[in-house]
Amino acid sequence: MSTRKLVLLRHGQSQWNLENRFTGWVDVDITEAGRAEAVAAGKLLREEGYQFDVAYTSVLKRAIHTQQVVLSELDQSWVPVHKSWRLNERHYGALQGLDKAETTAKHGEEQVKVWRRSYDVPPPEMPASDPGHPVNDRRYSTLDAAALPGTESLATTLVRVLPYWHDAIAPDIKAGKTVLVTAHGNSLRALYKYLTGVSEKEILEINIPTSIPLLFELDDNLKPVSHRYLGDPEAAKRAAEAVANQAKKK
Ligand SMILES: O=C(O)[C@@H](CO)OP(=O)(O)O
Repeated sequence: MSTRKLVLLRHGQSQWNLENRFTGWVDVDITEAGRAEAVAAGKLLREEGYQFDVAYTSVLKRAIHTQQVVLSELDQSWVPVHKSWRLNERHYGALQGLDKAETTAKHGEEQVKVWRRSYDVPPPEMPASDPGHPVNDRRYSTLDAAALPGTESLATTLVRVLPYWHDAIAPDIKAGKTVLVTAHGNSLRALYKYLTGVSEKEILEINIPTSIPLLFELDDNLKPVSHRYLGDPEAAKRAAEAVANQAKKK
C-alpha cells in the first residue's frame, strides 16, 4: 500500500472575514493579513518539502489568490491549476453581505448556528432577480441555470462538490499525484465530511481556519489513514475556535 497526500487549504483572511460578513459566492479578495497567512502556509509547506503535481481551486478570487501566493512561495507556480465553481464557498442565500454578529442579535444564536453549521438547513433563499444571484454573473453563463443556487445547505454543497471530486480530483490522487485543493470554509467542510465520514451532528462542530494546511494521507482506495493540520496544532485549534465564535453577539 502506498500513502497518497492531499492538502486542503482554506483561503487566507478575506475582506469580509475581516468585516465579519456572510460571504458565500460574493467575490471578495484577501486582505494584506490574508496574504501574509498565505505566505506563512507556503513557507510551512516548503519547509516540510511538499512537491505538488496539480492544484485545484474555486472561481472566487480569495481562493485563487491564496493558492497563487502559496505556489509562488513554494517556487511551484508552474503546477497546473484547475478552477471549478464546484469548489466555491457554500452559497449563503439572502444572508450574503450581512454582518454575522448583527444577524445573531436579530435572529438569536441558535438560529444563526443552524444557518451556519447545520447539515441540511439552508439559509433563506436569494431570488434569481437579485443582481447577486449567480444566474446574473457572466462567469457561470455556460452552466445550466437550474444548477445555480440561490442558497445552499452543507448537504447540497456536498452534492455539487462530489462530482468534481470523483471526476477530477480523485483520479489525480489515484494516479499518484500530490494534490493541493485551495477552497473555502464550507466547501472544505463538505469534503471533510465525505472523506472522514463524521456524522451530521459532528460536522456541526467542525470549523476550518483560514490558511492552515490540512493534510490528508489516503490509502489506495482514497480512504483517509490520517488527517492533521500542519504546524502548531494548538494554533490551529485556537483559529478554528475563533471561526466558531464569529457569530457571537458583540
Ligand atoms: O461567510 C462565509 O461564506 C463563511 C466563510 O467565511 O462563513 P461561515 O464561517 O459563517 O460559514
